[in-house]
Amino acid sequence: MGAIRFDNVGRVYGGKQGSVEALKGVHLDIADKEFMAVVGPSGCGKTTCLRFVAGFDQPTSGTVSVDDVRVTSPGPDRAVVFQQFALMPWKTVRGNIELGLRNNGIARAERDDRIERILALMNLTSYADAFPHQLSGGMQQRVSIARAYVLDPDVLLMDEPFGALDAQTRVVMQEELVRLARRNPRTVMFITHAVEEAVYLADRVAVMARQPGRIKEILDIRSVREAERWDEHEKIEDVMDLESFVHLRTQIWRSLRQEKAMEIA
Ligand SMILES: Nc1ncnc2c1ncn2[C@@H]1O[C@H](COP(=O)(O)OP(=O)(O)OP(=O)(O)O)[C@@H](O)[C@H]1O
Repeated sequence: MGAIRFDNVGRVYGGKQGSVEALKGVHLDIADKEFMAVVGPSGCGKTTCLRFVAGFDQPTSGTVSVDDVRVTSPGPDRAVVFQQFALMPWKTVRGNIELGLRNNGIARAERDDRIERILALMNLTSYADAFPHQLSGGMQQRVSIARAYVLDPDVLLMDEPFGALDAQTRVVMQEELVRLARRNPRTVMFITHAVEEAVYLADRVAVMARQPGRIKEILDIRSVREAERWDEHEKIEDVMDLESFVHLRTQIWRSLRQEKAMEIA
């Protein structure tokens, strides 16, 4: 459950200076429980694509579907994690995590049970009664991820979730997300500007180009990760040192650099 399909998707924005073709002919299949990272230059339409899957916006041509059902509005099968943590400042960690469960009509006993489990899984149990302002950025983002995961969505949509974190916290969160995603797999669409992050986390990486926004190429990371046993390394830096990792990272960098060069030319 949770297979995403972009079928010949386009998006045109109308404006005072005429219309802008933000996306054109986007075809993308993300399999059930696959972790797909999306990278590309600023303005290539990454967020627009994610908003379609979330049901916040609609393509002007083509269709976006989840499990063969066209997406026309948000739904409990899809949860979104943004760069800005968007926690309710007047609610505790527990209260923030509980909110979505309440909105989905989950009964009290089950709510409590699910909250306890996700707090433990995300190492948040001792912070359950803290308020967001008492937490570091990394902790706040951990709460945002817990809030999304607790809903048990088929699809997790993440838009630069670690973009606002400092470099060390970001690494810790990447390692945690890998652990979570391997233990509790979901279909994930993960937007990032950080190429290493994409290679470390994803099963496949989609590289986008701009003007108009489109998918330029898709790289398979999982086959290399499995063949080279990346998951046996606990620390991200040990994976990043591997020749197979460096090779994939360089390949994506080259692809992105070509885009930049065409932009400047
Ligand atoms: N509401 C809107 N009205 C007009 N143009 C828009 C609107 N939203 C997005 N765009 C345009 O669509 C294009 C794609 O935007 P989008 O935010 O999806 O790109 P992005 O790849 O996520 O960029 P970034 O990496 O900078 O976040 C851009 O040219 C942007 O200016």
